[in-house]
Amino acid sequence: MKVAVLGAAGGIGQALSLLLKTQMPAGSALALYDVAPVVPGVAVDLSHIPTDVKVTGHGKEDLGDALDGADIVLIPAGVPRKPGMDRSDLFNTNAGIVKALVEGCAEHCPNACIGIITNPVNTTVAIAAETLKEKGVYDKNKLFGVTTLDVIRAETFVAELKGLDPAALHVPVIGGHSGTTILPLLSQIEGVSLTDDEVESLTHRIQNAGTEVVEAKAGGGSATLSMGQAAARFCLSLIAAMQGENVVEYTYVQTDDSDDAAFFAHPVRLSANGVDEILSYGELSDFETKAKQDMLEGLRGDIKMGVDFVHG
Ligand SMILES: NC(=O)C1=CN([C@@H]2O[C@H](COP(=O)(O)OP(=O)(O)OC[C@H]3O[C@@H](n4cnc5c(N)ncnc54)[C@H](O)[C@@H]3O)[C@@H](O)[C@H]2O)C=CC1
Ligand SMILES: O=C([O-])CC(=O)C(=O)O
Repeated sequence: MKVAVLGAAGGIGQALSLLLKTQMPAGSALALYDVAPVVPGVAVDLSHIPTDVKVTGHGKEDLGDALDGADIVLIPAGVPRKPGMDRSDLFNTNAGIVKALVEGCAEHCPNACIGIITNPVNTTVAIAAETLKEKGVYDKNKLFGVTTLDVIRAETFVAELKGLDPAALHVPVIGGHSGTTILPLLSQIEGVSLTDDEVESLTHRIQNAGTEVVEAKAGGGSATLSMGQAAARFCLSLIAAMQGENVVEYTYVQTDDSDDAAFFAHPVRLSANGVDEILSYGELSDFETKAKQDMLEGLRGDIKMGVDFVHG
């Protein structure tokens, strides 16, 4: 099993790579790529941790070696937000970065599963899809927007409010990954009942949790450690599925449901080939139904921006 992390010297990339070095199955390979000159050093640093995971570092001119033979590529390369910015303000810088890196994937590991972390995820996933289509290697079952951070936040915040163990909770989050497009399904948490006020304030907190971190970091970036944990969970689930386990994760994938948007986070059963089955997200409460209707147009617009970027 080979995993490549593109943007591996950054805040997310380093946290994620550490977790993968310590948790990937024995015999795996972890390739770290970044344009920052520190990346070989990050790889040497991690290589001193005594696990049977081989770490290699790859600088700016070495994307091909990082990607050759990769089964999974995770992309957190690009700039993060500062206070006062929306995720969409990152588009101008990050769109081109994602396109170029995905072109590299098309060339060097066309069969790999690709997890996009770079914001704005609602749009960068569409950019990745159109780029892969242009190269003739698009497989909708192998492209994911990583929205796991929304799920782990939702589980944390509900557990905090109700005095429960977050590890024992399961909170579905569907839709996209910005503002109101993030839609937690609080009506579906088994064994937990919430008042209307609690639903409203928890939904608001989950939707704005990224901004909570951006403001607390006061110009020093956005979530990196919790995102490292979230991306590691997603990647390890994908690896487990590739090894035959039955695993379901919420992730932003292409759907064929014209009532929603072309990409929409769903519960997805994973397999050796990426998406095995997109599962239904079940019945929504009236509050969730209205929240979904209110955000769909915005999400569709975010996706169109990605399509237009590649074809425009
Ligand atoms: N999907 C999600 O839930 C989340 C997404 N993010 C997004 O992840 C991205 C990265 O965030 P951080 O790690 O905090 O940023 P960072 O600035 O700490 O790291 C980004 C890294 O990307 C590298 N990079 C830039 N251009 C590159 C290229 N062309 N090829 C390879 N590497 C390149 C930089 O050298 C840097 O090391 C941001 O766009 C951020 O908004 C952040 C948190 C959660
Ligand atoms: O808010 C941001 O810019 C980073 C992010 O996506 C998150 O923390 O959910």
